Amino acid sequence: MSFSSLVQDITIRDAPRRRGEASISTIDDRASRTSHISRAMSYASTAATSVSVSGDISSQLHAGYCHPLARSWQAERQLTKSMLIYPLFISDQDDEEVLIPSLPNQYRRGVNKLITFLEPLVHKGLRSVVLFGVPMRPGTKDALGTAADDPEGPVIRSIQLLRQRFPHLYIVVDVCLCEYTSHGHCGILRDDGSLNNQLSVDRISDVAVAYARAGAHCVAPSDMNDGRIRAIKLKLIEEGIVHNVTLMSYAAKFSGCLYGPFRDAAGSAPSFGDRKCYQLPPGGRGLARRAIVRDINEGADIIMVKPASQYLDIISDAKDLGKDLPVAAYQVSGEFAMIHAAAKAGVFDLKAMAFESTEGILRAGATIVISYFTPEFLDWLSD
Ligand SMILES: NCc1[nH]cc(CCC(=O)O)c1CC(=O)O
Ligand SMILES: [Zn+2]
Ligand SMILES: [Zn+2]
Repeated sequence: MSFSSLVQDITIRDAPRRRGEASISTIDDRASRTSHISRAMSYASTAATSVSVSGDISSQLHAGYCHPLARSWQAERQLTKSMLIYPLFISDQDDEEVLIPSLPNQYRRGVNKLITFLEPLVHKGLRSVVLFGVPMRPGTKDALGTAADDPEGPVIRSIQLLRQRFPHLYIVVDVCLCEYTSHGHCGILRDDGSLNNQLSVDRISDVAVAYARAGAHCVAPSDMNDGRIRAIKLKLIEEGIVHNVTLMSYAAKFSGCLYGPFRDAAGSAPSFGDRKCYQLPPGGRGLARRAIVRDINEGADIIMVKPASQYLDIISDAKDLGKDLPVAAYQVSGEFAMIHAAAKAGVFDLKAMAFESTEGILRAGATIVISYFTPEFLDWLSD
């Protein structure tokens, strides 16, 4: 390789690493060219020295993988469209289509707005959605979360509509009561404000069965009440529909500050207290491992970890404990909003970070990613 072609090679390889530099030919800065040339000269002399002096090849680690394709082969698994599940907020106002202020580019939509929104995404390769119902009508919420399985409610009607219009779309439905209870907690309360486990699990398994009967391919209880995986599995067996339904457990769901935009979107913030008695403490790796093992033993078909990027060790534990189960990770509303905010502040490029964060999640062991970036990924993965 001639010296000038080496200079050319190094300058071109380095150029795209700098944000805002379109290509080397647009750079006017002479100083930058000179520094590339002097670096190239020092690379050239180092290379010559190491070959002639030692011939030691054991320290040459990155050198052989400079090509983008060779770099991509370093990953055990790479993001594909079929790994993505896109969260949708479905309002009981059928014609509503409202931007959620704290969740960039995400809307709350009524049933009548779903098809036109989803049609182009399905054509781009969208394979799966997860539905969250959002009752907006005053007077809909009560202590038992009665509206959760209302046959005329937005979730059940959406399941039926989507099954009919998009036969290849895999429909996951989040199962919880917090969107539907007057107190905003994920179950039924005792007089002292704590969750009544038996009543909550009974009610939640009824709701899961109602969604499954309506045609959901997958039910995903996010309430975190102890024993709900077993209760749902048993009820699905009893009803004779267990062979039609995947049970995805939010097995390791941590309480923390990353669900804020979701609670805005779904109107599901608790009216008093917090969820610390039923969601995991952020430091609780052992408790998460026990919850994962428990839910596998209770009949979960897929294990989910949530949030994702702050809990990569837990994703890795889930992969380890559930070797033969698919592991899902939910990159939650707060993670998504944070990436958007940082990109807006110029910290990094949005697309680059969307990929980098997802790559971390896959590297940790997930094979399913629930992500608000799904529409963008469908474009980016087509480029
Ligand atoms: N139990 C409902 C539920 N299901 C998924 C999320 C969070 C999803 C997100 O933040 O994107 C929540 C919120 C919560 O537990 O408070
Ligand atoms: Zn179509
Ligand atoms: Zn809930």
